[in-house]
Amino acid sequence: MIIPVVLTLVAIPIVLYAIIKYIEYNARRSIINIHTKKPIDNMVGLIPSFGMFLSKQHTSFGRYETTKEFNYKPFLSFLGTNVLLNVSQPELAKKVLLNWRLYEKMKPDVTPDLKRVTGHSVVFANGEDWKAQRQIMNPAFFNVDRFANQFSIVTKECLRVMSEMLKTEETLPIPSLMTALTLDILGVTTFGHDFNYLREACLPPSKIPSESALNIKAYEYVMTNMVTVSKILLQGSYKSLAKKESIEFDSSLKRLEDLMSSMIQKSRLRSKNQVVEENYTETLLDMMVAANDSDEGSKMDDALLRDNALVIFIAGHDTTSNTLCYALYSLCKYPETQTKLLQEIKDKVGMKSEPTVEQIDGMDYLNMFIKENLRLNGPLDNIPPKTLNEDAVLGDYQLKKGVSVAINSYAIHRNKQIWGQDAEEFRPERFSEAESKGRHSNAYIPFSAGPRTCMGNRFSLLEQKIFLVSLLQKFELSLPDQDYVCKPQSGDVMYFAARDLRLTFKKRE
Ligand code: HEM
Repeated sequence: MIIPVVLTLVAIPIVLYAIIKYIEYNARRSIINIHTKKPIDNMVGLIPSFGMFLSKQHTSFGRYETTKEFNYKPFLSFLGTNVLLNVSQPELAKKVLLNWRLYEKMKPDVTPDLKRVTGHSVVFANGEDWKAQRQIMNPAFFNVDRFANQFSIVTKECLRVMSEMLKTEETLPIPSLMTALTLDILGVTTFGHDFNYLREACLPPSKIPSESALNIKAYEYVMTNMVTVSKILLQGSYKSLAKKESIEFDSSLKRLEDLMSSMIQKSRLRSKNQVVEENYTETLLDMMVAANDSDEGSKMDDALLRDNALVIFIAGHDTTSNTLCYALYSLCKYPETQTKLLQEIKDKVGMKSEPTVEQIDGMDYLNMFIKENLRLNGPLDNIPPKTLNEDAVLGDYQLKKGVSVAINSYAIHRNKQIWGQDAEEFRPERFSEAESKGRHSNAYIPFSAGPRTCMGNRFSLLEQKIFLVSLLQKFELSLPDQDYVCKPQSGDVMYFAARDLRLTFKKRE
């Protein structure tokens, strides 16, 4: 009896080891060096790749360290059993990002819930389907200057709420304020709806949560639970094994979907009845629905329209809110940047009047500051992987169909060969015209690049700029403890500012 048990115990690890080695060998054979004709050497094995994933090292930090170990050369790693070629050279990034037909967005198959949340939306669609969706959505994002007034109105409300909070608190919680600001901006500009998050931020917590509070709770539940280790391991069986969690997930997602559907209905009603208030600005959703419901072009059904509204809700606020958290932190950590920006505001806008789009466009230092912040602290530190739909050559490698390419923007943005010896330092002047000369166009890609580049790029930049100028007109910012370091928390897909970030605000005379 004892001998078979011992033999089994010895055999299991040997078989597992052999399977792993076989998978790794096959993976290496799908990436062949065109000069030596040999499989790629640089590899993070199956188990270490999974280890990186479990320790959340798969995002920025781990991959950056590994990238340096491999001297910025492409290396193979695994995402589940998917073979990933990690690249951090701007010229390779350019080839991948320009060729959207060959390099398709990797399918959101990591967990069934990720697939449900993103649905068939533009974010994960491919080929003609993606093109048709993007054609319907693009025009809504063309002229974002029309939102400048709304950005200013919500910004003013944020400054009012901050002043209110400062009556009882010495420092203010930045992440929650920036979330409320960006959500309220998204509410009015995208959905024509006031979520009231800013107003709620300065009220004492209520025993009966408001609709907005319930919606944000549902959003947070969905975002933190759509990709978990247990869901990755258990896949479809998770639902029957974790019934309580699954019910909560389903009801949270349903709440968000219902919210999106009601926004779409309201938008349709506005357009049908033509009942719009004076000075009403057509929202992103109004334009998407109108383009979709018009007689021309291919159409999204209501479920797809709702998926895309949800995707904009998700992509449109956490990204900018985290970017702003780091912008405010950087203004305090490197006070000389605050002094320079303030001087530019005095010179170009004045301390009392609301900034106009023309004035904002002429603010070079503000532009450089925002770029430097996105270079070092952009919320998406890896461009979502793209999968080859046929064999192709990329740089020195012949890749087999099915290999995915992950572009590590975090590593590109810190490469000393591109940015100089001070690459890790915060120095906005590196984006001056003189210093930018000769730099590769894909050396700076916080919003990705090529046809699939972020749709909300200009929206987010204008929103950030109006907020920063208006804030500095009113307050002087500092860190309560100058030694404090805002350590990023790496999420599954995003790079979050530390939740404990608090800053001191002094009203200007
Ligand atoms: C600082 C703010 C933001 C950053 C850094 C950012 C970055 C990105 C990145 C890296 C991608 C992936 C592109 C690719 O797959 O190659 C993306 C896609 C996207 N973003 Fe953003 N984003 C931001 C804000 C926004 C905002 C405000 C919106 C909407 C209001 C938005 C909507 C989208 C959409 C719809 C896509 C999918 C585009 C497609 O696949 O065709 N983003 N974004």
